[in-house]
Amino acid sequence: MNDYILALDQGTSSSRALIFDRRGETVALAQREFAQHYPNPGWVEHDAAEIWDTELAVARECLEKAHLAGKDIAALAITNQRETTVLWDRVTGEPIAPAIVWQDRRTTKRVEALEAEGFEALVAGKTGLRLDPYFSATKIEWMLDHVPGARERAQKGEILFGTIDAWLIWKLTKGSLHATDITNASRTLLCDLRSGQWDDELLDIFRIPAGILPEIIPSSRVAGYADPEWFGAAIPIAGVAGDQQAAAFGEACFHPGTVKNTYGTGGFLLMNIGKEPRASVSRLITTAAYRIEDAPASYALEGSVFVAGAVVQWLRDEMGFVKRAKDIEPLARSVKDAGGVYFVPAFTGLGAPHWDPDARGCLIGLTRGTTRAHIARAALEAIAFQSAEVLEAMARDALHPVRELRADGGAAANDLLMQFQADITGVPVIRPAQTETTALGAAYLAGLAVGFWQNVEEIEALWRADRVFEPAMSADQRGFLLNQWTRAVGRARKWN
Ligand SMILES: Nc1ncnc2c1ncn2[C@@H]1O[C@H](COP(=O)(O)OP(=O)(O)O)[C@@H](O)[C@H]1O
Ligand SMILES: O=P(O)(O)OC[C@H](O)CO
Repeated sequence: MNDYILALDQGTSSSRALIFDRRGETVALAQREFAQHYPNPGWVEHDAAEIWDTELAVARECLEKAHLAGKDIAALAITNQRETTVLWDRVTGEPIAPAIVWQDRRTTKRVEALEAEGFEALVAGKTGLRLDPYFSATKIEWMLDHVPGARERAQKGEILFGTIDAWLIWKLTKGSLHATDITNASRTLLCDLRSGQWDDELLDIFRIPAGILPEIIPSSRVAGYADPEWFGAAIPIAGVAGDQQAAAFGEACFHPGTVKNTYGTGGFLLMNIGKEPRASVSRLITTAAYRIEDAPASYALEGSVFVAGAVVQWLRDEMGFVKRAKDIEPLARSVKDAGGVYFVPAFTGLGAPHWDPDARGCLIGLTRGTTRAHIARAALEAIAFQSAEVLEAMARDALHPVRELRADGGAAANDLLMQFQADITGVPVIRPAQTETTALGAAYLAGLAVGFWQNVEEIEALWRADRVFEPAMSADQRGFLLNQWTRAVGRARKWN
């Protein structure tokens, strides 16, 4: 009996692999960080070959740790950092250039030109997204225009494009499958959200030849098999989803109105809005949440906060405030509040709901009495303030009342942050017992496709809360702090 699912979780800062049992419990976990490259201001690159090497290594390590072999695995799941763009040679399977990461801002000018040409409404109407350098389309275009010979080779069918899911699928199947799932496709600016297919008009606007694109597949279906060379057996690849959609699935956000926030490098709030891809009226985006086999897709409203846990990383690595990310909590707790300090960590511009690629980080309210502890506390509060702005926008969309916020990701371990999040939104924040929701969500999608789990009701029954953080701040205090935050954001905007 194959009693386990192996999930590959390819994140922005590390490659991970996890094995889950039928109760959704983690049996083994392996993780490796890989190099981040910042060759120019605002640029962020990864080496796609290193991504594949580290992902394969952690998957094998995970099997070893669990004393399992490929034949014990019922299905393989893939979940990944989204939008990050890889172009590779169809024959050699080698990347033709460094992968351009979702955080990369190099195409800001091109996006402004497209806006000036009046494409914003058309693009948003079809894709549910916004014209922003965040998404894949202008990254693909940039590579085709800047890597010598790339555009000609792409026209001749020699080059393939994929987000990280497609890249891993291609590698796992040794080039027999060039496919991406609908949740990843819906992040490219090239996919019509209603039809779930690539759109010719969008391809024309972004000057992208159709021949480089992968086939779009559901998030839950046996799409192909990992070659036996990798794990000693041909394992079905049965679940694929972008990491934020996978986390929403792992948090059992199956009903319209359920919302989760994943506090990783960035912060990503997704609200399930059901089977109709309605547009946001408050500067959020609409995205595919999941599609199981041939059933209609479910959609979500999303607000992406570009810098969340990354602000803690920055205080650790660049400022030397702490040795480990978790040390930020005792440091921040050593003062009773942020002492009037506000920290807008707009290192790579601001995402939802501001969408300002030219915003830059700003620390304001400093006095002679300001200490590292105040700044640490302001950094944690900034993660919560940014998430609160998104939640407020979701409430303004008024599709569904927000009753609770399900929290996961590395920084959700921070109790001070969780409590401040509840205080500043006035909504209970619930941390689940199983916090590996991203990998788990992908595992659920894979398990559903192979009959490991029968239906979403069975999965919903597995979800358990660890702790509920109830709002405890007065409405006056909340209003004051939110107002100060808004003023601070005003100082950070349009700086570049
Ligand atoms: N206790 C903590 N308090 C605040 N931030 C934390 C804590 N632990 C980890 N982080 C932050 O969370 C992020 C890692 O979370 P993770 O979910 O693994 O991210 P990703 O999937 O984006 O790589 C890092 O940016 C780190 O700084
Ligand atoms: O790698 P993460 O967890 O920070 O997620 C990145 C997102 O998918 C980018 O859209």
